[in-house]
Amino acid sequence: MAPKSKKPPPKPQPKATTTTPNWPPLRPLLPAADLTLTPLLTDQIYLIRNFLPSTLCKTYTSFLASLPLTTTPGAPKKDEALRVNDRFQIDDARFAEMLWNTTALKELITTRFEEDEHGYEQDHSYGEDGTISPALAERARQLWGGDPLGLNPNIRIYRYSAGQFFGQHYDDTNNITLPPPNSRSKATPARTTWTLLIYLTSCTGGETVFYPEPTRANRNPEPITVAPEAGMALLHRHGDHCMLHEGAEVTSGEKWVLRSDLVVPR
Ligand SMILES: O=C(O)CCC(=O)C(=O)O
Ligand SMILES: [Fe+2]
Repeated sequence: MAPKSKKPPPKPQPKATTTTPNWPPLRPLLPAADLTLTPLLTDQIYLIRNFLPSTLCKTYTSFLASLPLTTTPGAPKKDEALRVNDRFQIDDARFAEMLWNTTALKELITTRFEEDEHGYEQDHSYGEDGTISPALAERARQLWGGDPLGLNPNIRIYRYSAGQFFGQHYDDTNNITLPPPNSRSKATPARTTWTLLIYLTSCTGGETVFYPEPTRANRNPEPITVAPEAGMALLHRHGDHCMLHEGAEVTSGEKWVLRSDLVVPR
């Protein structure tokens, strides 16, 4: 019998050494009081218009264009959506923290998620001291899949030029570990429950399109289409209850997106 050929030992892989970007400050911003988290489809898709003002979006896109973006290969791995865009990915817990705390996101998600466009909350009341009522806290847990802790440090930047797109897919929940905020605290086991997309430009085409499941009552539901708008944030539920969605082909201009996820305790 021929001797088994011995595989050479694996070569040590060089460690990825992408340095964290020197993100421009998140200024100017609109105060949370001027913004609303608006349901597009209750329990599934929410929008925050003017989440980042257009001046800040311009600062960001010119900064992001200086990062080493790589074009994703056209041939996806098994179970992966066909996507063609230029991307940059970095684990940056400090930036994720900054996006959560210095913008209106934390306040909108934790206390102002059931307001209508006039700022009136719908069913629940706040406690007398301004804290949220137990009913509202319970509704928040139900909606977000737990008590929101912050954003996924896994920050992804996408640039789609004309002809580029992200094919139909579902987004998965991921188990992550949030690093300790200081040397005296511990890391927190967490999981992602909602996708956060922040559009930094408007463009032609490039809509994020959601496909509702057909039901007996409606066998052919209309897709829900979101046209990118500079500075608008979109949140959609992911994991087991994720809707099938895609990033449609950009036909002119450039679509820039910053992606992270909402994170809850695991
Ligand atoms: O770019 C888009 O509109 C969609 C992006 C997306 O689906 C994703 O990041 O998972
Ligand atoms: Fe997605």
